[in-house]
Amino acid sequence: MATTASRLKQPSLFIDKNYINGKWVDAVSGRQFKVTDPANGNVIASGPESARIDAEKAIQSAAAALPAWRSRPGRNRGRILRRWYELVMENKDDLATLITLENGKAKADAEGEVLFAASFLEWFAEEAARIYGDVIPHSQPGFRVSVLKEPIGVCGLVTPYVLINNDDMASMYERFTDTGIALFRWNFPAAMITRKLGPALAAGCTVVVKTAGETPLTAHALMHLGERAGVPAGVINSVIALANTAEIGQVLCSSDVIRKISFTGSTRVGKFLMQQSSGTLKKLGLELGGNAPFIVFEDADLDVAVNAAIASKFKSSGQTCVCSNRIFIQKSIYPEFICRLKDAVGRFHLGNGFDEKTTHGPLVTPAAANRIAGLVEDAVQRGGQIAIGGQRRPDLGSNFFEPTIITNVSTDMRVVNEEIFGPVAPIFSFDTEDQVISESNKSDFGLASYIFTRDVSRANRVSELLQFGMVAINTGAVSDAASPFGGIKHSGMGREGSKYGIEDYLQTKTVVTGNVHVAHKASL
Ligand SMILES: O=CCCC(=O)O
Repeated sequence: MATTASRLKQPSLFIDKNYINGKWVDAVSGRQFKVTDPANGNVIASGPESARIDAEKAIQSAAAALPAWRSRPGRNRGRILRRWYELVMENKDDLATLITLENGKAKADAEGEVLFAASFLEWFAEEAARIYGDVIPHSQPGFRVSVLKEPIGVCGLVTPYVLINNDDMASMYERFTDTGIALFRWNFPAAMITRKLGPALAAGCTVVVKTAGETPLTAHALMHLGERAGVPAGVINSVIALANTAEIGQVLCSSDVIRKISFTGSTRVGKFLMQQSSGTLKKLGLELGGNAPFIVFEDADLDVAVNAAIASKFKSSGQTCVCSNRIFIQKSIYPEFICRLKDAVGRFHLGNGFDEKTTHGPLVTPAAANRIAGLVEDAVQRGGQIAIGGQRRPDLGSNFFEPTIITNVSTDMRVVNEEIFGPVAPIFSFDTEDQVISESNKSDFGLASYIFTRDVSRANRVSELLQFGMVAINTGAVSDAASPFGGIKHSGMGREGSKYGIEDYLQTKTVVTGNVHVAHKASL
């Protein structure tokens, strides 16, 4: 696809193949699928439609590369990750172009994602040399317990499947396999990859990546930069697929060679992968769906709260797992908050991500826009009032939906009970702290949550009572390379980023040594 490559300063970053044992290869079957631009449906590339045989080759390659990679000193692996970080920064414009092309988000947003993605390589470059074990006094004299931290082995990193929360909804998606895995375009084509690859490689693991078939170009450009940074052949392997995604997932989960699966996507698919992994008792890192409460108390700084609502609700047009899903405003400030939020949303510019004026791009597929329209219609039928937005924008393209605020919200609405994954803000009013905590916790999900107040005691109290893996106080940004990211309850297990992120790629070995020394002489 010359036209896509020609949009890049470094056309070699455009790659439409699998990456196995240091070589860019087609699927064994030679089959391909189309990659399209969500802003206009234009075909921008093709991708190899991989199958079991391709995944098996990738697993073998990762297994063969493991002994040499894990034996390198952490400092050596860290230097390669550091060089990779530098190359990502040097090529940030091309990477952002690829993100906007295949994901649709506004170019400025895509540039922000590249920096975010790079930050994980930088962070884990620094962590690689600091994988500490422990020495523990034994209960018996003359013995010693040493605790070694070792790489867990070959890991399967799976980043594509997004948001199917109930069976009825599944049929609304364009592609739905008979194994129950719905495929969807991925929302962070760069950052989801480095958030997993950074700690895996730092720990000494080798990997097979199954990236989103809808957004393979960014992932492969990143891997090409990794290759240039010195990542040896076989340490990273990537197989992509669209129709065969479920087959690849099944091969990875049932493989005895793969010892850990890290997956970011919907709760439904996460549970499914967990079942598939049970036969081989893999370690699992699951970053699943959310239903984030965003709570604004009457003593909050309203400017801070409104700006945070814009960031946390409408980032990537609402298509992130930490986007606020249920917005709770204390009664006395409700009208003022709605007025300010409406004013800010009214200034958004919806359009093609490459248009400089664009603040918000399309949704990932026409099916996603259909689904959002269905959620809004359901809310209106149940008494919700549209304060702004509420419509599809066919004049812009079939994937566009207006940023929307809904008031007069009730707990029976789909927007309240499902992860929205689109630019729709349902807003409740509440009376008391106890009431809002209880309402917020009425969800199976437990990923991100947000609180706005100037009262430090209240902030501490409420953050302890909220049943979520992450609580953001007076900010709409919960993600950072230094901060452990992950959920509780049906939002998953394990943490990414931070010192905890590398722990997920390590296993603990106990070494008990006898006859360490002759017992101390009393005279010493
Ligand atoms: O969509 C999942 C990740 C979102 C984020 O880290 O901000």
